[in-house]
Amino acid sequence: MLGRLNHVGVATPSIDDAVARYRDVLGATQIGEAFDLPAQGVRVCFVDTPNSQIELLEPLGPESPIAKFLEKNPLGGQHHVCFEVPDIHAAKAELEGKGVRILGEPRIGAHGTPVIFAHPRDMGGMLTEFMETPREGAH
Ligand SMILES: CC[C@@H](C(=O)O)C(=O)SCCNC(=O)CCNC(=O)[C@H](O)C(C)(C)COP(=O)(O)OP(=O)(O)OC[C@H]1O[C@@H](n2cnc3c(N)ncnc32)[C@H](O)[C@@H]1OP(=O)(O)O
Ligand SMILES: [Co+2]
Repeated sequence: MLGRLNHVGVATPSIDDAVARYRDVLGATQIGEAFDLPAQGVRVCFVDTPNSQIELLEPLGPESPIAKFLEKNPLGGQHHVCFEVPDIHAAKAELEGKGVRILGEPRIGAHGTPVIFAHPRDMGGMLTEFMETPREGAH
């Protein structure tokens, strides 16, 4: 089931400040445009690294999962990891069959393919996202 690490989600109170840090401190050169994903309650910006991506996440409102995370971690920080899977429904069924709680139904994520989240309590304390691998040429 486990595919490549697609991204590490990083919560931040300010995408603008976080982008400046990745660009000016770490020398990132491949930084996408920030965009809103209201269905997930987040504003998103991807920073490319040589082998993966950092997904910067800012809350769109007080109901956002990122807002609650920032209440506990005001500076922000690592929020989740995301692994690719070939088939999201098969991955959900397999995980649930192994006793892992999946948070809701598959939803379209930032790469335009369906994503699910596994509860951190069932994943050794790490919120874990699974996304269906984008088809060749898409995103
Ligand atoms: C951009 C779109 C998409 C993509 O395509 O990539 C995204 O990545 S969207 C990212 C934001 N969306 C989500 O996180 C959706 C899934 N998250 C949730 O359903 C909830 O945030 C949560 C994980 C169930 C937590 O719910 P919450 O209401 O905040 O409950 P608690 O604060 O009570 O937490 C319960 C329990 O879980 C621990 N926790 C919470 N967040 C994390 C985290 N990011 N990493 C690790 N652990 C986390 C929290 O500490 C509690 O633990 P206990 O104290 O042991 O009960
Ligand atoms: Co993500």
